Amino acid sequence: MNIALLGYGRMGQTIEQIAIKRGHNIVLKVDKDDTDYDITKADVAIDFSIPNVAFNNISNCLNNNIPVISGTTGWLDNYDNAVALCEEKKGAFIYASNFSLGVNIFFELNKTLAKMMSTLEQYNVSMEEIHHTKKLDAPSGTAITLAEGIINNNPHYDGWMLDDKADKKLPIVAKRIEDVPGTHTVTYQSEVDTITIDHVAHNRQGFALGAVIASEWIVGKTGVFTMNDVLNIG
Ligand SMILES: NC(=O)C1=CN([C@@H]2O[C@H](COP(=O)(O)OP(=O)(O)OC[C@H]3O[C@@H](n4cnc5c(N)ncnc54)[C@H](O)[C@@H]3O)[C@@H](O)[C@H]2O)C=CC1
Ligand SMILES: O=C(O)C1=N[C@H](C(=O)O)C[C@H](O)C1
Repeated sequence: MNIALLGYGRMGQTIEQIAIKRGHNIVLKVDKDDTDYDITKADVAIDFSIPNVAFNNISNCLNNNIPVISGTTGWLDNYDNAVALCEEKKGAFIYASNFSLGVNIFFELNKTLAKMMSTLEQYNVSMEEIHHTKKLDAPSGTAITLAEGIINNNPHYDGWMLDDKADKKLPIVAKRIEDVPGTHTVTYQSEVDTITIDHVAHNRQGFALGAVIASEWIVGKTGVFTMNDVLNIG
């Protein structure tokens, strides 16, 4: 498969290594100063760039009929526009806040736990995410997906709040510590005990492998998909 990398930073470079190991060709590497490139030489594009350019990168792929995978976080104000464009162009598109197989299992575990805890009013839920100091957005996309998994399954919460507390809002604390690839912890606390579930990424290989698997899966398909479709879970 011929792959275009849109964003050649930490994730773009890790994806390149894994894609080559799986027998693919990287035919295009696009980074911040590359404006004039031909996306049509790729079978699929993988966008891991920065929040304010992701939608533009995705639109360019959809306008040229190239299936596109995006892992960039912090651009979701435009997610519905990407879906509409994909439908209009009969293209193929997947966004995931986290492509790692382990985190996608963790997302399902989080929803199941949220359902189980929803009748136990003595527990308060909170979340912590820890990432490296170069991260541009907070809270992380993964933390937002986890929060949505709780809010949609527990009527005591109707939203989330970063570094603050308010009635019915799930509090999220975002910490930035050098070199941490990504740690997410969900905590249920009562006066008598604490339940926690967490996911700790040891490096970026898991995110990259999931993105390559998603790009292998999407070629030849039409529609807007999620990692649950790719992994057949949920
Ligand atoms: N969904 C997932 O599984 C994961 C998502 N991420 C997200 O992916 C994004 C990238 O993460 P990293 O690679 O760690 O960041 P990074 O900062 O190392 O790489 C981003 C790259 O995008 C480049 N860029 C800037 N403007 C561009 C443009 N117009 N077109 C193409 N590239 C451009 C930057 O120069 C940089 O090299 C972030 O939003 C991060 O939150 C990161 C890891 C996993
Ligand atoms: O910026 C990162 O590094 C990561 N970003 C994603 C997020 O915002 O959830 C996924 C992963 O946690 C690493």
